[in-house]
Amino acid sequence: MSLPPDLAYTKALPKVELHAHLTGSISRRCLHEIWKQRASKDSSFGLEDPLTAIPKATDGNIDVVSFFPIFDKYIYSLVSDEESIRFATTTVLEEFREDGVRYLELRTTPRAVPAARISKDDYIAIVLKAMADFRMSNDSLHVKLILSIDRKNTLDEAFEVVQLALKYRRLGVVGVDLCGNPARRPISHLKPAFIEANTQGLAITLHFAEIAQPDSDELEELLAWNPQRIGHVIHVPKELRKSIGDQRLGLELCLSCNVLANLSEGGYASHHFGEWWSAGAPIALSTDDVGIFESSLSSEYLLAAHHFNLDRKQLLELSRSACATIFGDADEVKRLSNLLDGFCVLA
Ligand SMILES: CNc1ncnc2c1ncn2[C@@H]1O[C@H](COP(=O)(O)O)[C@@H](O)[C@H]1O
Repeated sequence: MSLPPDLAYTKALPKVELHAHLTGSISRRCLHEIWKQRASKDSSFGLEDPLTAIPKATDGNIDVVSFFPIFDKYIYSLVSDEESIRFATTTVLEEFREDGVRYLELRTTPRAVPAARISKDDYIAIVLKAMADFRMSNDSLHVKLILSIDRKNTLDEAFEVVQLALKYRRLGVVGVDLCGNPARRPISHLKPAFIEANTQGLAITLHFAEIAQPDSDELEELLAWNPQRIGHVIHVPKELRKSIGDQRLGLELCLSCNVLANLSEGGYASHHFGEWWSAGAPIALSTDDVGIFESSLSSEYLLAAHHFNLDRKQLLELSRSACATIFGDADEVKRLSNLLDGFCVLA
């Protein structure tokens, strides 16, 4: 019988992270570093220290209402010049690598910072340059980028995101995402942008059923946009669960985010991970916003092991299941499969 999984095991396990928002993945320590740098250079810099400004999720101080303003009212103001965007991106990549992530699809919403003369295009170029520089210095973590369309975007803004994704495809952009406050409805106006992304061969992932819906119209509409993966997948009526299972959609499931922000009910043991795992669905266990929820991917694997009785072999299978749903090419799948085979022999 194998030893029960521990953090040393889940950290060493080669892992794939497919649902991580760049700005939400910036650790408090990194944000504090940026704040110190900026305050030291500019005596009129008026932002509060992130260590006090950002509520701690582990203290039970974050819910779906208080969550989104953390970005709009604070982090976007702090990480708002080329140097801080580059430093934050590099630090996020280093932290995923240190946690044993071997393939990462990071996602971010193109964002202009007029005060720093940064356009949305410049922002994506800065992030991609940081990714390329990171890759030059270390090859153990491969990174791709997904561009997010926010539910609050107009159709023109959504098309701009798709155009940027196409422009930068050769530098590592693999798909588009729908994110943002799930209470913002309707989202039908964004459909043509996703149809265009689909037609142009970009992969699609959608935040799906994060909050309870009055009916299943929105969820049916989202499924008709032809996503390859869907994220969170919390409040899904029974009839749609069957269709999602039949289509073998990749499920990006986030334990700590859902539990700590009270998106799901009943704590870890009641999380819908258990149901989809038993059903044999392709799952990519993910962190969502590790900077806010402060649970690394290796901790999420350990939580899955504790609450759903998974042994070491099953955690390895869980990691394999995420590999099967990446937007990267067949070479990446092969590389990951070799890494997991090698780990299997060592473990
Ligand atoms: C509860 N989970 C979530 N649900 C929906 N959208 C989320 C999210 N977590 C993060 N974001 C989206 O990602 C942006 C921050 O990263 P980027 O600036 O794009 O890198 C947030 O503004 C929000 O729109």
